[in-house]
Amino acid sequence: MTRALIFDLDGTLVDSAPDIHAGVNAILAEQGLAPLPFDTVRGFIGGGVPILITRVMRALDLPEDPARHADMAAAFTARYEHDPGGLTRPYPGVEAALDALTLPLALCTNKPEGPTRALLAHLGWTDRFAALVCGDSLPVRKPDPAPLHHAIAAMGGGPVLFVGDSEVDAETAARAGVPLLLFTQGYRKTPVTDLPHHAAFDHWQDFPALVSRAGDV
Ligand SMILES: O=C(O)COP(=O)(O)O
Ligand SMILES: [Mg+2]
Repeated sequence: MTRALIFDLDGTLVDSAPDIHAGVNAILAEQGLAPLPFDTVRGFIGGGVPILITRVMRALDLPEDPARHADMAAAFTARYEHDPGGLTRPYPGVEAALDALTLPLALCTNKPEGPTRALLAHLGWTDRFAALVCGDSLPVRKPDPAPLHHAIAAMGGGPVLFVGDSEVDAETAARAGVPLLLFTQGYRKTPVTDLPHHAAFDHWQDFPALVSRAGDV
């Protein structure tokens, strides 16, 4: 029987792209650079801040400069931690679904720990999760399976179900050998049928029943 549920955060539990977009454009403005469109930045989410900043720099044709990359990543993370949730909303039905679950819950996100904790506090969600594994908790991030393995260990061991929205989450789950429940309304770019997953769902109101059905895998 399933012993815990482990959740991705961005694009799965919350639509955080508006705040990430605002944060990216704020640091670009500080450097006198042009803003990027919302859909462009939304498409850059999923691999964590270092990959986000690499994609932003490439989109602006900035030269590859590790020191500038590090500065922009640090500036973005600090700004995001300071202002984590003004534009961020849980997806419809998330809070009712989490309230209905009786299994212990954990987070495995590529968002750094500072902004993650700030966003959880903003949402009043700090006590919902028994363990957090964030993008800077380990030397590697998803899709390396280590963060998911780490979250499973923090919950006292499996079996668990992992809930995510993206290509990164599907690869993480496959490499970790953990069943994925795929939320289809997040930041995925690949068709659902092309991503390995155990089950997919479009609406959070369907999630508790899906967990009950998937609970015996
Ligand atoms: O911050 C990101 O790029 C992605 O975060 P997530 O792992 O919660 O989707
Ligand atoms: Mg995600």
